[in-house]
Amino acid sequence: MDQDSLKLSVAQAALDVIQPQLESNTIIGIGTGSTANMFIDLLANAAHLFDGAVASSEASAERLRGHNIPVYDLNAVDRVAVYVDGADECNEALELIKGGGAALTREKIVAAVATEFICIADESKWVSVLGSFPLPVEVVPMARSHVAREIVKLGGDPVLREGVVTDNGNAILDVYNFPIAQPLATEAKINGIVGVVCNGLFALRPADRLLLGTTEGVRDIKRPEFFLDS
Ligand SMILES: O=C(CO)[C@H](O)[C@H](O)COP(=O)(O)O
Repeated sequence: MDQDSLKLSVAQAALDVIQPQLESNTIIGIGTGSTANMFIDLLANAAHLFDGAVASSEASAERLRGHNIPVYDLNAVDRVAVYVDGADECNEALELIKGGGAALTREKIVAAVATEFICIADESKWVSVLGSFPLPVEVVPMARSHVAREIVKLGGDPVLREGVVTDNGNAILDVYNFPIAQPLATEAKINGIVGVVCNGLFALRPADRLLLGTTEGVRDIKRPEFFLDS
């Protein structure tokens, strides 16, 4: 099976998981990227079963509208039942690196609001230690040199993502050569640098459930803490 087939398999699995829970007032959070796009396209067939969506990027909002799925401003909704999004890397604690599509800040905001976060990814994203994928950091443009110097002090090699302006008008630094042994501490430390808007580590708010597409089928990996509490 090629990577796109694996992505499609997890997009379908996510729809299968959420469809029984959909009600006429349900708002779904929608991520960004090629896997999320496949989920959006499949979700279009179930559009009559829920109210609408909040999107983590202008690109996803446009795709949703293209399927006549209503897109709400996050400030206008009380509750996001579930957030479905891809990842650039995931580990067994369901901690993630995200932001390859430069949408990390809005992704993190929608994930924070959502009751449940379902991550959909193909097996190429599965790692034992996060950090082979360069960690995206969204920065206020005037602070990018300052933030880059501070990241060098932490041991990383930050590189400006040329030509990219986020939906929030900011720049992205991609941090190379930065294996992340302690995701929680690293996420907090980078957030503490003045000028950082957000970083692509999702450890403070990991996924609750990971649908991982493998050549043997879709693995359904649940974060025990979430499923014990709910
Ligand atoms: O974080 C993201 C965008 O900011 C995406 O979820 C991540 O880059 C994975 O993308 P894809 O599904 O295309 O592999």
